[in-house]
Amino acid sequence: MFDVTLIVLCAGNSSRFEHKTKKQWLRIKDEPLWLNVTKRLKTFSSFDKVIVASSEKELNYMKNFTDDFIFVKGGDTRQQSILNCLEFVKTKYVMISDVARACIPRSVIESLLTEKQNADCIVPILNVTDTVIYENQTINRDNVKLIQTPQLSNTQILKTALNTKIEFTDESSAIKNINGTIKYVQGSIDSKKLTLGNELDDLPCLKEPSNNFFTGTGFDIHAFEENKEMYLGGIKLPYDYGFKAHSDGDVLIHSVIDALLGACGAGDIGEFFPDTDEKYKGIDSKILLEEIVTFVNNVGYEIVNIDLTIIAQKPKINPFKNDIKNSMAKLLGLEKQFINIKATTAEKLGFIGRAEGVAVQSIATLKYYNWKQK
Ligand SMILES: Nc1ccn([C@@H]2O[C@H](COP(=O)(O)OP(=O)(O)OP(=O)(O)O)[C@@H](O)[C@H]2O)c(=O)n1
Ligand SMILES: C[C@](O)(CO)[C@H](O)COP(=O)(O)O
Repeated sequence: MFDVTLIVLCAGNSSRFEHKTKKQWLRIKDEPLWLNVTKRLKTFSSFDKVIVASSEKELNYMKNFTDDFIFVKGGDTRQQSILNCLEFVKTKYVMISDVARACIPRSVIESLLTEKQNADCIVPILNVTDTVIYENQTINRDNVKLIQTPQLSNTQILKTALNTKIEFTDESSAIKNINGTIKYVQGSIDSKKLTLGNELDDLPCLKEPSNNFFTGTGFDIHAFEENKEMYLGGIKLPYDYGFKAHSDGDVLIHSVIDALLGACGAGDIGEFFPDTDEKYKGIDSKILLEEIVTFVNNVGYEIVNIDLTIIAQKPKINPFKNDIKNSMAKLLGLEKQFINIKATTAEKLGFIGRAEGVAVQSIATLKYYNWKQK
């Protein structure tokens, strides 16, 4: 039985990172950073369990990548994410790391584990080699230390320490606050935290993303409904009938959403926007597509192109093709040339041929956001 649980905190917003892709989702070859970092840390020791804190919107998607870890919904703050994960920790000790410290060396983990019985919290630190001023005064830099992660804590003491309204930026500060004991070990420059977008070159252990392309198909079909506004591709068409649906019925946008989710392996539209949820009743499908485009970018992809086939006996699509293309280009953040729209009738066959509704088939191509070339 192992007495340490590993927690990797991956539930942050990357708000200071300033890239479309969140730092935890940058691709290292074909692996998201969070998976790469967690797998790497796991090889450095034997842990009872490995817990990954994920933001709510990405939790199900993360689960698609592996069955080896426990995924826990993070909180609004780093501290709350830790508290959520601690609920699942049964061991005497817990090692907690930021996903943003991607290149932590084995030696740091070994030092932490060697010292685990010698204090309530074992913390890697770095000395400062630059001159330091505090409130305009030069201070003795030997008294200044930079605190890194992972930190190894006694689980019960950490739980007690975090059971407070005070917001701490790391575990050692919380444990110190209840007069717990702290032991410092040598940290590493390789454990630098990725915080700002221009710090990517400071993490030499990370390989660039693969050049793979990903395709996904989407298909949606909606029956007509009288006396309803008709929306197709985010524009309103001038008819007195629209589409029967829980949302505004924009069958084209729904098909594209499924193609995008398919290409990044994230399920389908119903998993993101259940049609049993009142929140989505009558909703403008443009809002749904915007949310999906943000998700696709956040989790590491760029959209390359979209190709669509609208199957409709009525209405006539050709007069609106250009408007639909412009609308979709804007929503997808693509140049118009990367969107193709084809329209066909059903040769009067079946329910589309009887002009009872419309189907849209689409295909999307994605590639990884290449953070090395930005
Ligand atoms: N609610 C939060 C906030 C942060 N973290 C994690 O805590 C670590 C340190 O946070 P930071 O580097 O600041 O990441 P972000 O919070 O994502 O960045 P920012 O503050 O720029 O939004 C990261 O691994 C981050 O994913 C977390 O799990 N839950
Ligand atoms: C925990 C930490 O990495 C120690 O240096 C740091 O405090 C995290 O700060 P952030 O503002 O959440 O990045």
